Order: sequence, then structure tokens, then C-alpha cells
Amino acid sequence: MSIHAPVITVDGPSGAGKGTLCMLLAEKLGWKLLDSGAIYRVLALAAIHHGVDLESEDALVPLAAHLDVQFVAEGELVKVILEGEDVSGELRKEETGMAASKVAALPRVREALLRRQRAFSEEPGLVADGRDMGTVVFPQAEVKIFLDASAEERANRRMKQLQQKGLDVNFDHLLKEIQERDDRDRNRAVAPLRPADDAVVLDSTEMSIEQVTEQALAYIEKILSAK
Ligand SMILES: Nc1ncnc2c1ncn2[C@@H]1O[C@H](COP(=O)(O)OP(=O)(O)OP(=O)(O)O)[C@@H](O)[C@H]1O
Ligand SMILES: Nc1ccn([C@@H]2O[C@H](COP(=O)(O)O)[C@@H](O)[C@H]2O)c(=O)n1
Repeated sequence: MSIHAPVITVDGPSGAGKGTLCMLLAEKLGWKLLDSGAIYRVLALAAIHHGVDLESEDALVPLAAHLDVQFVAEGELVKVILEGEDVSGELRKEETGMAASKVAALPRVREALLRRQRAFSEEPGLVADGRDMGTVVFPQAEVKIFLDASAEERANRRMKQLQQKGLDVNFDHLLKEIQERDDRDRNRAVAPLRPADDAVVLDSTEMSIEQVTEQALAYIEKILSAK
């Protein structure tokens, strides 16, 4: 029997649909949600605002350890406040994701953010979205899902998402950025993006959001009812 609050981890590459799936799962189960990518993105923004080099591990570690950030729920949305400033818009930009993947490649930076991520785990349970949730942050998680999709499909989804925000985007440029970020996330020395040994892999390339949610829920129910 587990002595900690139950955790469901959802890892995978950028644009696979992790955030969408995690939000729906957390809503259905009434569990907490951790968007760990947002923490790396906030750190990257803090570094940029303070003129800190994104590759300087020595300068980034204290910034990570004392990150002054609040996630404020406002209806369906979460406002992100960094050092008193609302950075919610800036946070979701593609360039912020790219900067986040640079700071996320540094081992001591990841170490400095571990406790902050684990603190999200509380009753009745947590749905954790990221790259290393099942392998490093919550290795004891009851359910581990690795959500994948082809790079082309992910770029296509991102393009539609940005177009809905009224932005003019180029598919080839987005695909190149996604591949560059994947490459950095998969090949870094610490906590590289990969499925945990005990994760189920869901390939969502040909699946709708509803189909992904249905399959994930069926898997979660199967595992949790057997515990
Ligand atoms: N199965 C799906 N079919 C079509 N579109 C999808 C699917 N899942 C998610 N999407 C859409 O793809 C876009 C990216 O999804 P989402 O933000 O959930 O991905 P993510 O894996 O969390 O990405 P990131 O790691 O970069 O934050 C969103 O616009 C979302 O609505
Ligand atoms: N557990 C995690 C989560 C994220 N990252 C890095 O942050 C970048 C941004 O993540 P998004 O999910 O918000 O797109 C991502 O590319 C990773 O480099 C991470 O390393 N570990």
C-alpha cells in the first residue's frame, strides 16, 4: 500500500498533447495538476529579465533556488506571476520554450528545481506533465504515460494553435524548432526525455483529443483498480 498521494505522470515531446490531456485528467479525477514545463519556462524568463546567460549554470542555480513565482488559478486559466509581474503571455511563446530547453539541460539547475516540483504532490492525487516526471521526479508514480506523436503532426498542431491566436506562422520553421528542442531534450546528459521502463506509450498522431483521453482513462482505471 502506498503512503504517499497517488501520482499519474504524463511525459512526452513538445506538442504531443500532454498539457491538454493532463488538464482533462486532473479535472475528471479532481486531482492537482503540475505543469513542470512552466517552471523551466519561468526560470528562462527570469534569466532573460535579469540578463543572465542561459548557459551559465553557476548564475542560474541561485535564480532557480529562489524563483519568486506564483501560479494563480483564474477559472480555467492559470495566471503566472514572476516577481510580481504577469508573464502568462510571454511564457507560452515558442522562443520561451526554446530558452527553457537550454536551462533545462543543466544538471544543477534541474536539481535545484526538484523539491519545488515534488511539493505539488498532495491528496487526493497529482497529475504531472513534463519530460522526466516518470523517470526522475516521481519514479514511484502509480501510473506512467508517455504521450508521443510524429514531429510533423506536432508542428501542425502548434501551427493551428498559434493561428488561432492570430499569429502568422511558418510550418517549416515550427517543425525545425520542434526538432531542435526534441533533440536537445532527448540527448541531454541528465533526465533526458524517454519513456520510463514502466510507462505505457500512447502514440496520438492519428488520435483525437477525445480518443487519447478515453484510452488514458481506461489505462488509469485498470492500473488503479489493481492496486
Ligand atoms: N490528439 C490531438 N489531436 C489534435 N490536436 C491536439 C491533440 N492533443 C492536443 N492537441 C492540440 O495540440 C496543441 C498542443 O497541445 P498541448 O499544449 O497539450 O501539447 P504539450 O505536449 O503540452 O506541448 P508542450 O510540451 O510544448 O507544452 C494544442 O492546441 C492542443 O489543443
Ligand atoms: N519536466 C520537464 C519539463 C520541461 N522541461 C523543459 O522545458 C521545456 C519547456 O517545456 P514545455 O512542456 O512547457 O514545452 C522543454 O522543452 C524541456 O526542455 C524539462 O526539461 N523537464
